[in-house]
Amino acid sequence: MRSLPPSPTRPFALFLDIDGTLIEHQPNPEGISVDPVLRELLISAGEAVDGALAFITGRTIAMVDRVFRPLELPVAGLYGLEHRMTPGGEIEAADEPEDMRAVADALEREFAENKGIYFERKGPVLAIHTRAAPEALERVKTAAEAALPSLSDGYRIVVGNAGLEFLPVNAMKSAAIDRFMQIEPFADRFPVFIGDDVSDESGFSFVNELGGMSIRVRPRGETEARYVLPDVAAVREWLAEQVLPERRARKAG
Ligand SMILES: O=P(O)(O)OC[C@H]1O[C@H](O[C@H]2O[C@H](CO)[C@@H](O)[C@H](O)[C@H]2O)[C@H](O)[C@@H](O)[C@@H]1O
Repeated sequence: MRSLPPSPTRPFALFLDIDGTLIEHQPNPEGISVDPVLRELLISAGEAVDGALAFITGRTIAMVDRVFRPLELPVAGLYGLEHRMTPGGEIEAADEPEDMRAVADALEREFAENKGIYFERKGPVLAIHTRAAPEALERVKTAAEAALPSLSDGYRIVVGNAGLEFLPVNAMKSAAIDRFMQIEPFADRFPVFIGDDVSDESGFSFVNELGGMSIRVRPRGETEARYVLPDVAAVREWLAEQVLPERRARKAG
């Protein structure tokens, strides 16, 4: 049994996954929204860690910006294939390669009759969501494995809690966190990474190697994370306790 995370005892850097961590899952990727409380909490968190806060997400940066508008925080999108290293800074984006486009087109055609299956085309990453059609996951997995050899070497399929993604080999949350840890204001801080899914596991291992704190939300099986939080509400509560002065004081007193 993993325990609830303690408070970091020295200046820390915050790396945050989005879906299932900061925002509850919705049947459709377009269905999420950010409430003012979360937006304010993120602003306070950024201030508390002197700007050392970044999203580490499977979403595109364009989508993250749409959802969190007007916030434009540092972010690694598409598991580190896209980056924005500074708030409001330039975005390094990634395009859809030709072979990925062909595979996505073919799979979309194959599953066109099942309206519960949602294709999210994100350039070099393809997500096929089955949250609204859980019975279809096995069939989608079989079709995805059959299509994999059509992609360039190094593509892999990562099966998550409610669907799967085709990911290039260099799409890894560990590498995305590493890139931030090379620069100010992240460098030399105690890294804290909170995530909820299989694709967050490389990030947990990396943060463990650095001696930091890895936290998995609602783990369903094995995890490298050293600590757990039960749900999104608990993540927000824990963050508030670390970054809002009045909450820290109340906890201490
Ligand atoms: O790394 P994350 O920030 O957690 O992003 C992972 C994926 O999140 C989104 O999909 C997930 O959330 C959707 C909305 O709740 C849900 O419908 C879907 O089933 C989940 O897999 C996003 O759409 C993906 O692009 C991200 O890769």
